[in-house]
Amino acid sequence: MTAPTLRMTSLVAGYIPAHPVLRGVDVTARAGRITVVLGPNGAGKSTLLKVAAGFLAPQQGTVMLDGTDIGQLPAHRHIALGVGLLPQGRSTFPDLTVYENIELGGWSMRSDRKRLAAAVEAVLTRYPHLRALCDRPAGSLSGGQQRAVEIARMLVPDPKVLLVDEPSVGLSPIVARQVYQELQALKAEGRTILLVDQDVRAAVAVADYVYVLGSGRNDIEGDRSAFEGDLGAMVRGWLGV
Ligand SMILES: Nc1ncnc2c1ncn2[C@@H]1O[C@H](COP(=O)(O)OP(=O)(O)OP(=O)(O)O)[C@@H](O)[C@H]1O
Repeated sequence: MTAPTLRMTSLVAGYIPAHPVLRGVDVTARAGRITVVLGPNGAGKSTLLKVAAGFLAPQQGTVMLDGTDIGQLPAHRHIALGVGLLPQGRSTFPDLTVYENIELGGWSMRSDRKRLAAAVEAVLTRYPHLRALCDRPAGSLSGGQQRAVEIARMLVPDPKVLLVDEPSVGLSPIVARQVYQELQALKAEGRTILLVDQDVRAAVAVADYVYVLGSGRNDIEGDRSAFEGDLGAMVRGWLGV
């Protein structure tokens, strides 16, 4: 798999034009690597992912997927170009079955039922434990199982760039570890991963490169080794974790 590099440059973005949340942020998620963005609550991490996913257009700056600026394209075009989002918090539809929830990940293929069924089948082959749960309402599953459904749903269009927002919140330590192992497996397939996290320790452990945002601006950055030593202790202290 040849995954692209996602390069966001001089990003200004937010919800109220006069008060942008991101005020000139530069973040690059290199092809086939796990790039982690840390920062305190409200620093703008989720906003950054919303821009990368096409849910929020930047006021200024560029979002380059290799040589193409996707910054002003809507979310469905980002999906078509191979960018997938695992949003923060629970995002399954509790009354729909597990199968129906996973199928929603292939919304863009809905006019081609055969292709959609094959894409869902490929994901169920990857996660055989979900096959046995296919007819269950998603709301009846454990938190960890629902997270697996959300990951499966994201993978239906086979995205090459994964945007992952605080994937372990609310999960037990064992399930959280499985989620980070899965991110490493997805990286081993050559996918580009941009991970936003509050769990500094777990995120740094899987990171190739780490950015820290502080109130809408770049603060410090470096490769994982820089964050495993004293710098890591400093960031953890700063974040209060
Ligand atoms: N939909 C929205 N409308 C208006 N303001 C918003 C919206 N979403 C987020 N904000 C504001 O934007 C700022 C940055 O939020 P964001 O969610 O990007 O931060 P974060 O770093 O991801 O923090 P957290 O870890 O708490 O999710 C916050 O002040 C937040 O209140």
